[in-house]
Amino acid sequence: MALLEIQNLNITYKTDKKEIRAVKDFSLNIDTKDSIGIVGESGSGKSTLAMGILKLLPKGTTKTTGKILFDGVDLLELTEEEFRKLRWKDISVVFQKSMNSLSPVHKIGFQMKDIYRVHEPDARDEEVRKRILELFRFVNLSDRVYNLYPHELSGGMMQRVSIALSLIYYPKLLILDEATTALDVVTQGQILDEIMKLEEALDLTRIMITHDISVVASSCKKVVVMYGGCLLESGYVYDVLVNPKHPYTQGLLNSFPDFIGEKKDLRGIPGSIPDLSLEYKSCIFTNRCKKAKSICFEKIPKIKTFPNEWNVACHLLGGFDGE
Ligand SMILES: Nc1ncnc2c1ncn2[C@@H]1O[C@H](COP(=O)(O)OP(=O)(O)OP(=O)(O)O)[C@@H](O)[C@H]1O
Ligand code: NI
Repeated sequence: MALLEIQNLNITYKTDKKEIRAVKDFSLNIDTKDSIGIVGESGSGKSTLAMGILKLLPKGTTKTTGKILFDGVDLLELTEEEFRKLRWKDISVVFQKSMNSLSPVHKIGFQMKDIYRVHEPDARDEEVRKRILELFRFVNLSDRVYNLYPHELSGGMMQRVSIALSLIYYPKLLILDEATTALDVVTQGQILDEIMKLEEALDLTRIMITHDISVVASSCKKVVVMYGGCLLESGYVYDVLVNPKHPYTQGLLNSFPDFIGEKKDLRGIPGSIPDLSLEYKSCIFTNRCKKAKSICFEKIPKIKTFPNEWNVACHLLGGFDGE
């Protein structure tokens, strides 16, 4: 059984004037120990998807339909109270600015102990300290950090603390939303290596949201390409990023000059992402797709599955997509 099964997920933001369909009919299975990179341009719905899984979307102004099964339990059916038992313990998250939620006036170790006691109120001081120092070692932080204040840390150290904190209960699923984006390339590379080692040690499953395809290529097993709230292509990194089938993935890879090695068009894909307040009855990528045919303007493509768990939503692949 998959650890996480997302089925026909739709997430809509309701604003005064319009409805923004940020995630559309999104389905994905994630197995235990998978590491999945979710890529796509800004505004493609990556963070909304993550917030949906974490039940962190504003209740009154969003509408979510579909299923998000975690270990077989539909997260969308859980009450706040029930979900709180899973958050941190089973599912945790690191954002780009996770450290901002720490208090500036308390030392790191003190705050981490407090957080640990939310779910483990009876844990002994020495035991908690031991756990925190073990986590520091995992993310390559020295014991000294325990007694530092947040403002005494560099950006890389802060993100390491955030990651250590997210792992404090050894969760099953870790979601990183642009968690290493703001770091320099060397620090980012080190942290990615540390995360990959941790996955081996702790049997972690990871969802990694990023703009940067090279991050996915170097640290993930699988990749999901999102565009305008839709999944356009997913599969193993060595398939999708080497021989992309979807014209959008092809365009996205072409805008990363270093990725495949050849000299590439640096301009990316002409045009801009779709207006998500409109309802689309066509392929969401049609107006930017160089290969679009008339069928692409007329129908939403179904996901076609190719060998090796390779999914692509494109009318032009695998023959006519008729019913
Ligand atoms: N609170 C909100 N209210 C209304 N619309 C929102 C809200 N948050 C996000 N959106 C819209 O939902 C769409 C998807 O945004 P989202 O942040 O999920 O994309 P993203 O892929 O994470 O982008 P980025 O790479 O810039 O982080 C965008 O059109 C965005 O403007
Ligand atoms: Ni985002």
